[in-house]
Amino acid sequence: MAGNVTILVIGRNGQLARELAALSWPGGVNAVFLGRHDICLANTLAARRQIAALAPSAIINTAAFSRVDAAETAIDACWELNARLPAHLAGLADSLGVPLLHVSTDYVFDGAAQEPYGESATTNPLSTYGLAKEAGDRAVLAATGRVLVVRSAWLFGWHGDNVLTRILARCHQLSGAALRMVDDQIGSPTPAAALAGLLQALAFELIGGHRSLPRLLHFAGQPRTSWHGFATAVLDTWSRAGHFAARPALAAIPSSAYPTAARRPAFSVLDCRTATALGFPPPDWRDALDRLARGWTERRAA
Ligand SMILES: NC(=O)C1=CN([C@@H]2O[C@H](COP(=O)(O)OP(=O)(O)OC[C@H]3O[C@@H](n4cnc5c(N)ncnc54)[C@H](OP(=O)(O)O)[C@@H]3O)[C@@H](O)[C@H]2O)C=CC1
Ligand SMILES: Cc1cn([C@H]2C[C@H](O)[C@@H](COP(=O)(O)OP(=O)(O)O[C@H]3O[C@@H](C)C(=O)[C@@H](O)[C@H]3O)O2)c(=O)[nH]c1=O
Repeated sequence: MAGNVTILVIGRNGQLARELAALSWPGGVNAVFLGRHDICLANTLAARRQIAALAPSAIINTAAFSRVDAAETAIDACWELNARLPAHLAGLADSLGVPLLHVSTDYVFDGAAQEPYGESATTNPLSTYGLAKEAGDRAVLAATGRVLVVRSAWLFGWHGDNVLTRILARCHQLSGAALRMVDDQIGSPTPAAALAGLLQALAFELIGGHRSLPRLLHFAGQPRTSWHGFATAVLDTWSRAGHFAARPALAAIPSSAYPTAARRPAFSVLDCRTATALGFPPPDWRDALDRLARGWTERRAA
């Protein structure tokens, strides 16, 4: 990348923001991360001045209210972060003449489909989180500037509270009982590091402007599986890596046996053919699990 370039990432300590920070950034590229204590996004005027002063060449928005069940009661906070903030950022990026990359979710779909959801599939969220994210997507896509909404799913990795860390935490609380995981929700687990790599590559492409990109892109891991299928792979991989003295037992249960505040789609596999055609094929999440298992104890202790 020629010259000095600043890529502004909204978010600092979140799962995806930390994966973006861990990437290797080419010389001349300055990645700046602004978390909730670094910028007051609700103060639109001050936020605009602060962002303009950084003169970014692209903005990547990773900020979100991502606690799906908590969103059912924290409705205002969820809408503020997932719907109003992206709308505001899209307007701001447009006024600065820079591209905005925004991240969205498979939970914008209702799960009634039999085939993977492509970018043109109809959305119909079942939860407050999904509804607010869908509104955010629509606002960003309606903006006049250069925007790219990347929908992904079931992120996991080193950092924060994610589906992998939740499963491992549960394993330590079982005291001999089986880990119960629903097997009637099917989706696309995605290594957060792979999504971070994609966002970096897309940011460079948008800045370079050498080829036209879609405004909405699906990117998720493969193969499809259930939460129970994912947990099985986690336990297998962690056992092989020697992390368990005894492999915890695992039981498949229906969603009805695991009541949650938010409804989740029964099927939310994303069709990633557009991303593949652009040179970004879906990562195999089983390979990522292997890599994570090998370095887990050292990295999590660090
Ligand atoms: N997790 C998943 O499985 C999936 C996530 N996504 C989407 O990916 C994106 C990143 O998710 P992920 O990294 O997992 O989410 P996290 O919950 O790990 O991170 C959320 C980010 O939002 C920021 N944030 C939270 N509250 C505020 C606030 N009040 N003001 C400003 N910033 C705030 C946090 O800031 P700070 O850095 O200060 O903590 C943090 O960086 C989101 O858009 C999410 O919807 C899509 C599919 C799956
Ligand atoms: C922790 C746990 C969950 N479950 C069930 C509950 C639920 O139906 C399903 C998923 O649970 P979780 O709450 O861990 O995952 P959830 O927060 O729904 O994950 C989602 O997060 C948001 C941010 C996204 O955008 C989605 O792509 C997706 O990754 O698994 C079990 O059956 N057993 C368990 O031990």
